[in-house]
Amino acid sequence: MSSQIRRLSTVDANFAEQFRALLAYEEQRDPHVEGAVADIIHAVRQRGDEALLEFTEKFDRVKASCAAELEIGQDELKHAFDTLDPAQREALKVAAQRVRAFHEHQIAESWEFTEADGTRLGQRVTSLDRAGLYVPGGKAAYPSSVLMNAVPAKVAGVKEVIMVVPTPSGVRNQMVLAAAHLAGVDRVFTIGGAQAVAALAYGTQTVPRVDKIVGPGNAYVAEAKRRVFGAVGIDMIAGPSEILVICDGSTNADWIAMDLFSQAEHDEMAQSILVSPSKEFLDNVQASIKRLMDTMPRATVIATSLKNRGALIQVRDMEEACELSNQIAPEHLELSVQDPDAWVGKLRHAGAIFMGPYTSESLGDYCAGPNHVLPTAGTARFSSPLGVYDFQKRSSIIFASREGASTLGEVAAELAYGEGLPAHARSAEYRVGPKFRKAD
Ligand SMILES: NC(=O)c1ccc[n+]([C@@H]2O[C@H](COP(=O)([O-])OP(=O)(O)OC[C@H]3O[C@@H](n4cnc5c(N)ncnc54)[C@H](O)[C@@H]3O)[C@@H](O)[C@H]2O)c1
Ligand SMILES: N[C@H](CO)Cc1c[nH]c[nH+]1
Ligand SMILES: [Zn+2]
Repeated sequence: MSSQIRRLSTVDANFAEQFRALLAYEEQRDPHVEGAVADIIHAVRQRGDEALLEFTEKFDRVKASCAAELEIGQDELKHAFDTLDPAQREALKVAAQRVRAFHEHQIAESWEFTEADGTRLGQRVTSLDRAGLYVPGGKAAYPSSVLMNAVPAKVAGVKEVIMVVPTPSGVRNQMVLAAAHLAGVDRVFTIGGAQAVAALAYGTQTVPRVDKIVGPGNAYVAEAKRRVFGAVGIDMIAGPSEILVICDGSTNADWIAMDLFSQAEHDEMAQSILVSPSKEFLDNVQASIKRLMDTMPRATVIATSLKNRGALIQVRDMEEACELSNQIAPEHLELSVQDPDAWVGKLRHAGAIFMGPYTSESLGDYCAGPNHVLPTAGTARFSSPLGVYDFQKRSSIIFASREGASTLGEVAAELAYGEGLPAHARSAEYRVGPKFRKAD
């Protein structure tokens, strides 16, 4: 199997151009993907279940006579959990408990304060009524993504949690179903891709419309979420996985090669990049990649990902490594250096930062506690990990006392007349009144 991966150096004359090409996410905004997704969404919106059944047969090779057949009942979820291999069940329980404990720190509470005249201002936090969780399932099964999606939704107190997951050729992954039971998911549908996102966004005769769709997926899923945003909330664009490793050259080269493989094995579109000031270390990692590639069951996916989107980049120093990282804004950033605390302050954009040589990114994928649904494709510049806050929303609370209405009313009226909006002004003025001022 090929172990090709591009080598770049920031001292090369054409580095800026090569770096731009490396970060061009053309495939994710591929016009073919955009066109296909637009057609799928339109069809599901127009024809509901009928289109959903057609696409599920076409893309996942699952033939069902009605959409209700695509729902997995609570009994089947429980059975999957009860009969799961005990070691796997225990691992799921440990992961769920750690993810829950971490996310409980994120719960936002309502707050309020009172001004001197008795006016009260505040923010009321409420949870979503119904959330849609996308759990990917095309090229791999993701029980861990069930937990990462569902646990924060439950911690936030979402009333109804609807999960979708594709089951290629009708194969239902036992661990995925068991994780759904463990996390308390309310309903599960075996649908995926853009058709599942459209069904959740607009509702069909069988799939209920949700208020927000969260969760990761491939380029079709990411594009579909982007398109339905507005009709429904979305968390972020969490597309094909990415890892950026910054290494000072002191970590075992095999460890770093395997860290790069770990994200490359998700998808041919995944991106793995290593940045180091040490040429010798980059050479060693390249040799490890070559030696280890053929030991990997998913070598074909890894090799394609590394060849098309991977890179080993030599930088002048650690300062420059941090600058490049900020430009990349990676989903996962491994700071594999002896003193990560000395550098972390310089890193402004990353979905998650893994500190020091012992913290493999894969710990975060499964059980460290923080969420593994993270912004990709440079969107960590403005997006955050999936969290309880994605399932909560805020309403402002304003209570004007009689005196407060008088004081604020005068200010509001002045501004409203200035804007040429007299109804606003008079609505405020009605409540000011000289009567009130005289009385006081
Ligand atoms: N960013 C994150 O937080 C995160 C977390 C976990 C996984 N991931 C990523 O999620 C992705 C999972 O991808 P996957 O493919 O395994 O599962 P997926 O569920 O995202 O996609 C499978 C679906 O894609 C659709 N599809 C595939 N080919 C299509 C085509 N030609 N036309 C129309 N639709 C098509 C099908 O409907 C299929 O059901 C990977 O890229 C992985 O890296 C990201
Ligand atoms: N690395 C993925 C997020 O990009 C999450 C995951 C799940 N299972 C393994 N990995
Ligand atoms: Zn992963």
